[in-house]
Amino acid sequence: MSAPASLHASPIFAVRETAESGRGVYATQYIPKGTLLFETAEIAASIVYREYWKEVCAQCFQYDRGRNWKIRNAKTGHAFCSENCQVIWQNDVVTDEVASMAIEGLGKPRQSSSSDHDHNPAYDLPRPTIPEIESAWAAAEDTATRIRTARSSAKPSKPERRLLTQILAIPPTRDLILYQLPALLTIANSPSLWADVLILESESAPYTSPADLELQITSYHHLLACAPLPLLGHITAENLRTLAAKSSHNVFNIWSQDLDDGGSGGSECLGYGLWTAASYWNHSCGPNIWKRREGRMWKFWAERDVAEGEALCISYLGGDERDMTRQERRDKLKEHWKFDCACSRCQAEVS
Ligand SMILES: C[S@@+](CC[C@H](N)C(=O)[O-])C[C@H]1O[C@@H](n2cnc3c(N)ncnc32)[C@H](O)[C@@H]1O
Repeated sequence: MSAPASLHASPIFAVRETAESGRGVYATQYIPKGTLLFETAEIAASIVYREYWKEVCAQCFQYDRGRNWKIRNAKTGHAFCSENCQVIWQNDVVTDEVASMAIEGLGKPRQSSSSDHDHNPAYDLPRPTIPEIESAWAAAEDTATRIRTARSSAKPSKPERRLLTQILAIPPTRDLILYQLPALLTIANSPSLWADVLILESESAPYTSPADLELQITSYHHLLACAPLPLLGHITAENLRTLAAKSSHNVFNIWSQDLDDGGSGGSECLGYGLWTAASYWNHSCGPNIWKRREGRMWKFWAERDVAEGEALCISYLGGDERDMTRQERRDKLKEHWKFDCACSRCQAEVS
């Protein structure tokens, strides 16, 4: 059964198919409370929201109560908490070069605009259906083909240059593009990590509103128009749609204080990331696994003694499940993750 190799390697748990929750993680032996079960730092794509770049280390995501980090990458503007983090980040020269080129292509942030992820009334409309999604992406392909032709020609014609100018004049959603860019680099440079993305659970209708779908298509055209040429072949509707479908239920938010760690009050969401091997823990309203992010690393511990054969589950509600009624928990899980919770606590409470 498919799951990343690092998960299959564990002697104390195994990933198995469940009756009601897709794949899940199960204890293959008794696990004492406090055992560190798993850790992973492998990220297929991540974004620190642009507004936090000065305050969040681009490498380890460290955040110090809003203080600006002094060490900067002159080309991209990313900030680092230490020279060591800067060196690790910049060692991947391709990433550095490509990121700076694409960021230059994106232009300066719009001064007047609020954050890309601020509330926008257009986002309150109903989620696009699968036929609407198919037809929007099919309609986007004609423009995409024309952009590809313009980018590939050694001497673009006047209409081709005009097309590129028009596309780049549409304000892009910088945070979305800056999430898609590392995913494209994963596709280009780490095929095995992208293979792990492909086996994650998918959401067939991942766009939260018609405006969200439109922004994804704008980003597709924008990336085609400004990304470095070696990446062009990877910028396909299929890859961007896969990224959206896989990210929908699998990303972890990057909080200023980790919620499982008692920091729920006043914690800010600084961005999010797709840690592929961390995406196999199902939710339980009575979790037995406790998680915390340490830098780029997600770590998972046993919160109590666990018997052999028990399902190993985290809480998607970040500790809030303790104060919520069964109905409140189920409503929140349905609203945010679109599933009917099948956990043992919900089943026990109904009976
Ligand atoms: C991060 S994935 C967890 C791994 C997933 N089960 C798989 O097969 O890849 C989250 C998804 O797992 C399923 N899931 C997790 N916890 C669940 C639960 N308590 N009840 C029902 N489905 C659950 C939902 O479909 C949810 O969108």
